[in-house]
Amino acid sequence: MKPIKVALLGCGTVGTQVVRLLDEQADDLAARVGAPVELSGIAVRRPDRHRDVPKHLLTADAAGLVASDVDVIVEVIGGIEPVRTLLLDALQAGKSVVSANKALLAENGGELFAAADESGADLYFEAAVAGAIPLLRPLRESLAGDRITRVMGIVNGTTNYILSAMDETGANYGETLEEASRLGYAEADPTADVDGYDAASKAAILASIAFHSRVTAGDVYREGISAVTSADVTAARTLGRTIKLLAICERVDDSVAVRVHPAMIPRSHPLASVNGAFNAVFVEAEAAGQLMFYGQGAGGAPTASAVLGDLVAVARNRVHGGRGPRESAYAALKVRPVGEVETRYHLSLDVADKAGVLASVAAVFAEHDVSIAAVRQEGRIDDASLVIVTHAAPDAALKSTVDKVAGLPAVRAVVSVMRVEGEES
Ligand SMILES: NC(=O)C1=CN([C@@H]2O[C@H](COP(=O)(O)OP(=O)(O)OC[C@H]3O[C@@H](n4cnc5c(N)ncnc54)[C@H](O)[C@@H]3O)[C@@H](O)[C@H]2O)C=CC1
Ligand SMILES: N[C@@H](CC=O)C(=O)O
Ligand code: NA
Repeated sequence: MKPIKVALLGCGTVGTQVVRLLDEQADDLAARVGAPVELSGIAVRRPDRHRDVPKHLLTADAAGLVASDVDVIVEVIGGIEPVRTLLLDALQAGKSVVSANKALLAENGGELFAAADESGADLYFEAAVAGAIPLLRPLRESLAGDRITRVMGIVNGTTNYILSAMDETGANYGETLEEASRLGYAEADPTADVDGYDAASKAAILASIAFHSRVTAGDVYREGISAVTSADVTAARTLGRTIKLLAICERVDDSVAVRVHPAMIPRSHPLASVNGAFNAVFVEAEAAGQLMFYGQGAGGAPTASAVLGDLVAVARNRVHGGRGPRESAYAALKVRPVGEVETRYHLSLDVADKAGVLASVAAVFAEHDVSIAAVRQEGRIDDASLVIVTHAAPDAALKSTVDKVAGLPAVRAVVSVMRVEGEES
């Protein structure tokens, strides 16, 4: 049987594991595909620096490798250019593409799918969201007959690793980030992780697939974890909550709302026990009800598992005929600004311990039509702390409330402000 020839673009954390698995599982892969899967070349930036992969396969000429006699391109370089051009060229030439590149898919998914459509090639990217966890294929295929209403979860391993360490041991933010990079979880530029860009790209991909609409990274409201302080972690702990960076994609009437931000969730919530580089995603669909996907969201071998799964799928299609799913954006739902989305806030204030403070704070909430769900005041000798949790209200109203409360003469400091998720409003 004619082999399926594969070009690997990139050979870092994920790429080296792809090479290993292709070698170690060659016989099984051939049996599953129905033809041998042959690695034809590996494009890297500096071939002289890669000693652990077959030397004769290495090249610095990624464009030349893509243009050569290969059937499938596996891209694990990352970033937009030159990858966008390389993958467009490949797809236009009818070569199937497997990519782990969420930044590119979230930004340029539309044009990549269009190129794939024109030539009839496959475009698969399971590794781009939640690493090893089979999530995109269940959404694109298994749930294609249902109506998804919400997708919510932890989709960035690096920030979850940092937040878990802050919560468990009070670990230092910077050192924990370095450790996450050393373990191969973080992006080449880890600000993509800590500032929420990586999770926002993943949320855009999830929302696009779940709601059959085109959502790009720029459509996603984004806050990272760099502003999460140990005071926030302590405030959450005191209230029986923990802090997680959540990606939340919701269908609201005929629009979609997509946001990424840290949130306090109850310690009893299933997402609270998702620690380290693990990810977990809840999907709510009208007929299926609630589904939960859990597993390793980052790291070389787990990500390579998802890449190999896609490689087998596209290789099978080439051997036996058939095509993977195309882009499904027919619903074309509009993106709703975060200000109009209903959220809940937790607010912890340092206030002067004198009569009327609570009333003045409560008046600001009432003025913005934000109703208070719980309030706790703890007095000290000359000052007091006031903790407020709201009911659901438009995010813009909650933000304005916090701004105005912060300016009240009786409020000495806003110790912690954070959205609350995962409990009854
Ligand atoms: N590391 C992880 O846990 C996960 C990574 N991903 C994605 O997988 C992709 C790769 O990630 P890593 O392996 O962690 O990155 P990495 O930085 O370890 O490896 C990147 C590789 O690309 C090569 N490269 C860079 N520019 C190149 C160019 N112009 N031409 C040819 N080769 C070039 C480098 O030489 C290196 O071998 C990224 O899109 C990342 O977002 C997805 C899920 C998890
Ligand atoms: N940097 C990413 C890698 C996987 O997508 C993460 O930390 O989740
Ligand atoms: Na995945």
